[in-house]
Amino acid sequence: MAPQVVSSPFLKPFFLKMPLSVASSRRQRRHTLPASEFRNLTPQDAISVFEIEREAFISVSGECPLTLDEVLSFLGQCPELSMGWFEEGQLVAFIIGSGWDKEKLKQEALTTHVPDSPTVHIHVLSVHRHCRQQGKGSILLWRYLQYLRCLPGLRRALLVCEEFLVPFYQKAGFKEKGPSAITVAALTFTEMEYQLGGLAYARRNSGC
Ligand SMILES: CC(=O)SCCNC(=O)CCNC(=O)[C@H](O)C(C)(C)COP(=O)(O)OP(=O)(O)OC[C@H]1O[C@@H](n2cnc3c(N)ncnc32)[C@H](O)[C@@H]1OP(=O)(O)O
Repeated sequence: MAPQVVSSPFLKPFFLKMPLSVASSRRQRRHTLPASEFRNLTPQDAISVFEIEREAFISVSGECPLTLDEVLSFLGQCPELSMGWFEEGQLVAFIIGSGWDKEKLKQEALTTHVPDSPTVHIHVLSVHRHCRQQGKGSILLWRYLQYLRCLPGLRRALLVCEEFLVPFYQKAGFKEKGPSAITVAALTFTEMEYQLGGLAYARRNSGC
């Protein structure tokens, strides 16, 4: 997959290419929503985000990574660190991140955005239940990490996940940093780190 050319600091919507035959028949229809679109989220997307998140987490662990108020807060403070995947205008998967300035994530990172920091804390990646196990989570994560490479000043991404998801993030290029200091109710987590690069010449040649 070729890296997507995006401009910083905000992500302009971009669309997946479709076969010409499909594209031309779609062009004839008026008022058609894009088949597939990736863009930064806004506070207006918070309800759709929270619906997916609630289904994904509450039924499984009883806890959501972010409350609706926290979703609204992060999408208000740092929309450029989020990404949504929309199909026909419907949100099917999303990532919400915020800035962090310490070596490891701490409990306060769950509710904090530190502006102009070199680290992105990925709070949550979630895929709509009807769309899981189709590669969407991996594709969105890959696009998000490529996009982060183009944002100036960012050096790495951190997240915490439960043990069973460590292989999923390792496949995406994350390295295990060990047990996290963060706990939520009885849940414990592993901290994962992804180096975004940072060499100026690499950025110049990456299509950013
Ligand atoms: C920082 C965080 O947000 S951690 C929490 C992550 N989010 C969630 O747990 C919410 C509910 N789950 C989801 O939204 C999705 O299942 C995600 C984000 C975990 C994965 O996205 P998907 O689109 O389903 O995954 P995708 O199809 O790209 O990749 C499949 C791989 O994911 C891994 N995977 C996905 N779900 C699970 C799971 N519940 N347990 C173990 N592995 C899993 C497997 O390695 C699988 O590989 P396989 O097909 O070889 O078995």
